[in-house]
Amino acid sequence: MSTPAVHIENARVFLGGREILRNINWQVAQGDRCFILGANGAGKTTLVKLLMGYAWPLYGAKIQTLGETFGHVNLVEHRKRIAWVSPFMHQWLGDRSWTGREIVLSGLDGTIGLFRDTTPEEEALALRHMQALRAEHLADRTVVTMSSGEQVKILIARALMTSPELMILDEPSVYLDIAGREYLLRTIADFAATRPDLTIIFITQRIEDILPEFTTGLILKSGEIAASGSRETVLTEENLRHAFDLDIRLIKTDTGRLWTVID
Ligand SMILES: Nc1ncnc2c1ncn2[C@@H]1O[C@H](COP(=O)(O)OP(=O)(O)OP(=O)(O)O)[C@@H](O)[C@H]1O
Repeated sequence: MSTPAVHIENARVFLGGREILRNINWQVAQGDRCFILGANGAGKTTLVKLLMGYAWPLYGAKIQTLGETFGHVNLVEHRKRIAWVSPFMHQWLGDRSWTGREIVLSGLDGTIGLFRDTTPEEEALALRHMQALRAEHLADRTVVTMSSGEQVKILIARALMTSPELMILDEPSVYLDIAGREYLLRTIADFAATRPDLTIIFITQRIEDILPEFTTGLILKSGEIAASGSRETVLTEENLRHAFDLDIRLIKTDTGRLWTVID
């Protein structure tokens, strides 16, 4: 069996004196398309921070990503193999009127904004990633004038510049209206089909965001894993009622996508 993309054993995380995550034992295989679902405050972002080495577990835990064990790896270098894309990153854009092209290219330097001249090869690579995400028309637009969905696509293209092996999409559709969300989700799924080697973790609070392409998943509730495994075993009415404390019914469309009805 190949090395899992994510392997966590017995993780427990305290922040500000509060226990935020407990009993976390979780694996994601390489190339998996895995969703993380949970209500506000369930611990989704803290789990991502744990994967990125921005939050640390109590002694006794084991955290591995892409085969490297935390505590025995240079995290600054290791993080270059992992892309964390969050729409909240737009807050880091600052005052400069960066174009889509400049933001995408800056992924090469780990900055948000470009501070050097680029080579024709780098320009061609940036264009290829924007094309794969159907975002090439945004190359010369300033990012601050783009819609939230367009900004997310530029951030995904930026993340791809260093050829990550693991991509974490942290609530990418959170600011989008219905049409924008549908378009972005389809774009991500289509893009994922072109990169079977890339492990993708997709965080969301909304069941309908989880397209059938996401075949494994995890539900967090109050800092604990409430369910994990295949899409079918995780996305059940019973699990969702428990996770969200709501009387949720699921309706499945012909495409296999699930929509919630609250009675
Ligand atoms: N630095 C911190 N100090 C203290 N508590 C924190 C800190 N960061 C997060 N928390 C708390 O940990 C809990 C989990 O937060 P987290 O951001 O991981 O949840 P989430 O599932 O991502 O939520 P959301 O869907 O609202 O983004 C929350 O109760 C939050 O208030």
